[in-house]
Amino acid sequence: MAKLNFGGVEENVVTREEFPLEKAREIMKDETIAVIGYGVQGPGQALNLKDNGFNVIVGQRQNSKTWDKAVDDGWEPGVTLFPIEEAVERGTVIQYLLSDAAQISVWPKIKPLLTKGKALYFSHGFGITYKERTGIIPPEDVDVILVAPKGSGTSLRRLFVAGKGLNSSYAIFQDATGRAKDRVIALGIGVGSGYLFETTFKQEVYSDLTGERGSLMGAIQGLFAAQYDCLRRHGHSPSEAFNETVEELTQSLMPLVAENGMDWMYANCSTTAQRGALDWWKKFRDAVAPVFDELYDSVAKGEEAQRSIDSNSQSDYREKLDAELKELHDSEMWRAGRTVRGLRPENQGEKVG
Ligand SMILES: NC(=O)c1ccc[n+]([C@@H]2O[C@H](COP(=O)([O-])OP(=O)(O)OC[C@H]3O[C@@H](n4cnc5c(N)ncnc54)[C@H](O)[C@@H]3O)[C@@H](O)[C@H]2O)c1
Ligand SMILES: CC(C)(O)[C@@H](O)C(=O)O
Ligand SMILES: [Mg+2]
Ligand SMILES: [Mg+2]
Repeated sequence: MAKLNFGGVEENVVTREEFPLEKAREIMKDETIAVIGYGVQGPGQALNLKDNGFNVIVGQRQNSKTWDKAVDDGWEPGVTLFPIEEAVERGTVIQYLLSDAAQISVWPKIKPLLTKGKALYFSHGFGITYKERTGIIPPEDVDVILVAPKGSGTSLRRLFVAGKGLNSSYAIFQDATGRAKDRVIALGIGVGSGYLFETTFKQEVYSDLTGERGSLMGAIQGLFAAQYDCLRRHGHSPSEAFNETVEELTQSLMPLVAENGMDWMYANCSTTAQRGALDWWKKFRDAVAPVFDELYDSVAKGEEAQRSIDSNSQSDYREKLDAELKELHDSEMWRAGRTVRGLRPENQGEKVG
């Protein structure tokens, strides 16, 4: 465990140099890792673990699209791919990667199969933190651990294949065997994390729910929509509005921020842009700060979790979700975006519109 200084605050982190893959494999050599669920995180984690030399099986509902996807990815029915309960019985580590709502409904079938000494692994603090709402209360004689990749399962796999890594947080809720720490770090390295930082189940779910509703997804779409609409109301063309709102950000400026930070990006734009951005960023911060407080409060009270549980348990959940996603898909901004993306030199010749 290394102590690193993050902007003046010391934190514990685990790096690959300090905890190499060989050590992780040695710790897990007698374990069978059962990855339950093959949606978005399931494939990323299962394939990375397998390619890293761990003993992995997949548990998935039969007669489902994702069972077929698992077969297409090389998991063999009866050998490395099983119905959920059979995989839980066979596994010594149970990576519970069903959707958060499905984790609740399937839990009564899983719990009796979690025999002494097994490890129950989550990639989200949701089920445990909101246990009064989810009913997920693990037996006392199993380890309960978390590795939460900070990004999509799709990126986890893509970065792994490209020889890179996605950062993950890790936490221990229950150490029944005395091996929880070794297990969680070995698994965190095994799923392809770039480095691991320490958290708790509660801090993970509070920050994750805030982040995805906030600057990662909800707030950024709100910000894009507000600026795009403002430019359009003032007579700017869709291509001008889209380029000035989204395309320049994702193609030009954010890669610079990713490499060197916002400070460096600011320092490398025109003095005119610097003056304006320095004048305006605090106004935007102050305008949205109350919304973030409202959001965090809603997360902390469990209201966001309850809303997710309630909406996911409706029988027409999928149709309603698809309709809301379609509204985004059909909006002028994202239709304009499809044309703009199609015009990127590397995409020329592909169907656009
Ligand atoms: N999606 C991500 O990239 C991401 C990132 C970090 C953490 N997480 C966390 O990882 C976990 C898995 O998320 P996900 O997005 O991969 O899940 P998902 O929504 O893709 O669903 C995963 C699986 O659940 C199965 N499933 C759904 N309903 C079921 C039911 N009633 N019975 C049995 N199986 C059912 C589906 O077949 C699918 O294989 C969650 O805790 C999530 O918060 C996800
Ligand atoms: C990929 C995200 C947004 O980070 C994850 O938290 C999720 O819930 O899908
Ligand atoms: Mg999330
Ligand atoms: Mg997240």
